[in-house]
Amino acid sequence: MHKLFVVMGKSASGKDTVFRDITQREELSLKTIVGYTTRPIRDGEQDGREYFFVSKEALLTYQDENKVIEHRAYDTMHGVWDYFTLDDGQIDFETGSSIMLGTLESYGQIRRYFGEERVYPIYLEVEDGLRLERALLREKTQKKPKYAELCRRFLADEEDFKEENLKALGIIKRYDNTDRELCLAEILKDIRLNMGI
Ligand SMILES: Nc1ncnc2c1ncn2[C@@H]1O[C@H](COP(=O)(O)OP(=O)(O)OP(=O)(O)O)[C@@H](O)[C@H]1O
Repeated sequence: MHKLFVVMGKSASGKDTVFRDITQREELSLKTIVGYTTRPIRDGEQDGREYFFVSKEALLTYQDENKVIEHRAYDTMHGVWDYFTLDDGQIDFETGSSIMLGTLESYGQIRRYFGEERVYPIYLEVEDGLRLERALLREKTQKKPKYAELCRRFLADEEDFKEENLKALGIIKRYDNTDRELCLAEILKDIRLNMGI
């Protein structure tokens, strides 16, 4: 059965890293669903790879056209940043399985939209201290590090990912991303199981 895999986790839990590792496995033939955002592009990112970076005006047009599957808006230190998934033909269960990055909120909306039997959550976890270290190291490599935003996100994650929220969405399995290789092996095993391959 064709599925949609959604990679989730708190900030700096390794979503982008794990996502890249999974999608490099060509034998899985997973189609990569790229989300949309109005936040500014970060150093090292590429339009259409991590996200499609679009204007607020573009989002409003898509909303008028009823093309937005799920949408989240975050009030950051740098203004409102929108993240959304567009019904632009990328997700097609007839032609194959796909994978995307998500949040708990987007996962909930997407699960409701497509049905829970079609959507499989890949929820990453890293011990808080290690995760904060990784977040700080990553931020230091940016031309203009945004440390206050880093702290805001770290604290916001506490609320967003609380146990009752995970439970409400049926997320039981956690993928521990302390060790990249072990984590990836566990995820690949479950993806294959889900796809029946
Ligand atoms: N298993 C791992 N071991 C060591 N470092 C890791 C591991 N996974 C990710 N990292 C590093 O941790 C940092 C955060 O990872 P990544 O950017 O993939 O997280 P993210 O969940 O996508 O973050 P955000 O949601 O904040 O954008 C990166 O610098 C990445 O290289």
